[in-house]
Amino acid sequence: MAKSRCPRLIFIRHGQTEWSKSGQYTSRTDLPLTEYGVRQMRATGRILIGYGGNNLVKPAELKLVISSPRKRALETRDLLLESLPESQKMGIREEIDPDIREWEYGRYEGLTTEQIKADRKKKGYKDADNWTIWKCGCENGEDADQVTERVDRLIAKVRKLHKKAIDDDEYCDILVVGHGHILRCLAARWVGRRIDCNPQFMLDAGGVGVLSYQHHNIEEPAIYLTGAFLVPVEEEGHGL
Ligand SMILES: O=C(COP(=O)(O)O)[C@@H](O)[C@H](O)[C@H](O)[C@H](O)COP(=O)(O)O
Repeated sequence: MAKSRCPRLIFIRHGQTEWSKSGQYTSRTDLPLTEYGVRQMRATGRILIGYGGNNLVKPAELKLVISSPRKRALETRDLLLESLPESQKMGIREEIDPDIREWEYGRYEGLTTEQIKADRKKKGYKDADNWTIWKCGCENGEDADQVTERVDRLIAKVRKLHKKAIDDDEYCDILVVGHGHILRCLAARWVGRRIDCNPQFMLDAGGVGVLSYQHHNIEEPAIYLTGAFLVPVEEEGHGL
């Protein structure tokens, strides 16, 4: 029986930006967080990581933080870790990985879903009203296959670390800081779903999700329907 908790990938969409507020598609546009976004991620960090009974992640069990290269993601990463003392941060490796940058929106950068549909209608696309990024991709940007390729590469990297942790019975939480569409793709691919069928997930700016494995088995990836961390489970020794 394993002593350590099953390895987890905890993903976080960056905090609020002006365009996440207005619903404009933001990939390469390197926006900073809004003032609220800064407060939002600072507060999220304090709730998420620490040694309090209600913290989801214990600093000593957090081995790696992988971030998108965009400013809003890097700011989010720094705010999440800000309240930890240096001695606790030392054991946490940080990496920037372009594979978790946002879906390349091409011509649709800066537009809203409604504006994209209107643009396609004007250009005579028959499917204009039924456009979805999942099925149709973006003009001059990426499609589902291209995004699948890079998300799968990131998953393979994480699985390798998780497998070693399971084999050695060690803790291995990994934080991934990214964006609205790419993280929904990550969750879908984690459980082998196709992206072009629309993963039907929602993820607000500042939103958090957890991916892990059923039965402590690397061959059984699963999406964690988190909630129990609001009041820690009895096995963790924080009984009520
Ligand atoms: O740009 C997006 C995500 O990038 P980021 O803000 O860096 O996380 C998109 O997700 C937009 O926010 C988009 O407006 C949103 O997904 C609305 O899409 P939908 O509900 O499908 O119309």
